Amino acid sequence: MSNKNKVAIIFTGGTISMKIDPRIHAAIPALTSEEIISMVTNIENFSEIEVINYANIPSPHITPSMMMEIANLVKKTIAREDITGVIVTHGTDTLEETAYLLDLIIKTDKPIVVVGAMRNSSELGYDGSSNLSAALCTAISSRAKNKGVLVVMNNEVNAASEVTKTNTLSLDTFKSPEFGSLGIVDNDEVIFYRDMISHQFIDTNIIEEKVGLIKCVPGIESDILDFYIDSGYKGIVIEALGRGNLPPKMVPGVKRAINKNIPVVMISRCPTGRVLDSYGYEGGGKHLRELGVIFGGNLPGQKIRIKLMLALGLTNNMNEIKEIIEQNLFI
Ligand SMILES: NC(=O)C[C@H](N)C(=O)O
Repeated sequence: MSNKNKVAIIFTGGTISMKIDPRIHAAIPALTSEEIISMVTNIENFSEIEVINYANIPSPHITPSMMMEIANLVKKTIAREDITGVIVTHGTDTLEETAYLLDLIIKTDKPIVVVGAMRNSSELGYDGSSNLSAALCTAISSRAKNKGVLVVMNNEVNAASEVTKTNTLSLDTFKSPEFGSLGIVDNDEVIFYRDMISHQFIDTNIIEEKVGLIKCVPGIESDILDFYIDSGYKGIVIEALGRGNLPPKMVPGVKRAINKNIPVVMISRCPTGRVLDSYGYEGGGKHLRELGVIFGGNLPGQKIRIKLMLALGLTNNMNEIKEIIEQNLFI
């Protein structure tokens, strides 16, 4: 093989590695990495491939510390001189969390691409091979350099910091609802339509697993907050209402958490838009800001949770955590 590119593919599992088990009539991890690669026709004309088998598990089985192990593997591999880019295959259910974690803690100009599939290999129209081909075209492209971690599915290229899984079934489930995709893969070429203005780097390889997430609903009180506080959680994310407001009966729990040096980070349960201190009533954004609630911008709860877990891996100082979480959010 006389190819100047060498791409490492780190396999972790997910539907891209699954088949229907005839006994239970449901999809389970079954394909080897070699079987997956053999379905990508002409792959050898594009790049030399190095296979790294991390696991073959569904992504709901992936824990934050496993995400950190995957990040360490990517970091070590991408630093090698012979490697052009790294691809991580992953189940789509938690793909956005792993991709965002990689994006926050790995500093490199080389492409890192996370990819999965929505249809398993027993289904008509398995999308694993086309997604992996598009991921490969991205990983070897000089245009994909310095873009942070990218998620490539259904020929769309999205930034790990912006993308989220939006549909339980569609092949084009990965979307960046706030800003749209960065580009596309067309005829084996990556084309970017826009760039990112800023990219955040958190210099840690420690992740604090005990960070809770609460979705706000009318009538919710402080009991779930109390549970997290009493169970030794180190941080709490609240998916608040609208612009960033809470029912008043949550306020005592919020105060208790902050008094115990447990950071409370708020984002909105709305799919798009950032939170702000626009409302002055009890439990409104202004009141919460005065109590010390940290504002998490426009990220979905599951992603700001990753950022808070990493911030807590770095420091327990509330002001430093606030600075990390709110970096680039306010002018
Ligand atoms: N499409 C998928 O990969 C979904 C699967 N349940 C997983 O996340 O492992």
